[in-house]
Amino acid sequence: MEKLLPPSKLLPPKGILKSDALKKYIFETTAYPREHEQLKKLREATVLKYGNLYTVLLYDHTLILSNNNCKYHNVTTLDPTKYVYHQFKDYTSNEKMVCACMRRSEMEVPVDEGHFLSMLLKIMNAKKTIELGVFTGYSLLTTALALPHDGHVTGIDIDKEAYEMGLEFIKNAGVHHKINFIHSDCLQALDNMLSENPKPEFDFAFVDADKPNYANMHERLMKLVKVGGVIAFDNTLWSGFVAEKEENVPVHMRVNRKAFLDLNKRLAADPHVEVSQVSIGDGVTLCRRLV
Ligand SMILES: C[S@@+](CC[C@H](N)C(=O)[O-])C[C@H]1O[C@@H](n2cnc3c(N)ncnc32)[C@H](O)[C@@H]1O
Repeated sequence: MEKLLPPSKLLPPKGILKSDALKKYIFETTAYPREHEQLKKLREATVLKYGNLYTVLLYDHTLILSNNNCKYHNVTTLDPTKYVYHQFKDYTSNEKMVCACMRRSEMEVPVDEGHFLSMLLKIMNAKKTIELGVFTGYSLLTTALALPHDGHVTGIDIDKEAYEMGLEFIKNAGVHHKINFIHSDCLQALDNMLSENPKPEFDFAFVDADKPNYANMHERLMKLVKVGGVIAFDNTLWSGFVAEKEENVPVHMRVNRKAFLDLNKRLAADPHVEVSQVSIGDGVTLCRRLV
């Protein structure tokens, strides 16, 4: 296990833009003023519910303890404002034990990326889309607002509670009729779709679920998205860590960094798709299906 680290090292700034001043400029000039009222309310409600610092202890990349989920009966609370390792002295000798901090609210796509996705869907005249990884629904509501009245988005997530938290804002925005939420593991749901109706029917897919499975999702989506349609993968620049040496990457972020290094290489070499790496948010890779 790493030596004691301050929370700032355990929680690096999200996204690839490293200038706070430029971030502020972009958000205040074009992003916030044009954010739909219900998206703004959803973002604020998400921060209220999921914006606390969330501490996790991982053993060999498997979650064994978090603020909400204590598996060690002698530890009942975690104070994420302290240097968390102090509380796990017994386990610190084990290299597979890793501590991490996150704010779950930071999982939603940032406002400028939302505008980008919305414009892309409109330029494409997308009508039928699919989203893997919904959380409280920021990108889902963005998509539903961008689609025409008879458009349709299928959202898949294992976390029904988070989706239900955001439902109020989706309903207030008047676009609930465009959404079909499937409470399931993504790969399971995609496999079900492929066995029930193995026809490419989607114009667009947004992938924002568990990162090590993106390659498996890509394989399935290439059969479900139409030729000429687009698969967009979120977080492909992984806070910029894809360009860093492994020793400079927080331990808990290394598995996903490796997954993105492999995925980015694979997509760049895939003759079945045209690829564009977009440097927005945390990095978005667009793959247009060619064959
Ligand atoms: C980064 S968040 C999605 C954020 C969302 N796109 C937004 O803009 O608010 C990732 C979501 O993927 C879900 N997830 C992770 N692994 C999954 C899996 N194997 N199957 C389905 N959902 C999964 C999590 O429950 C979480 O809600």
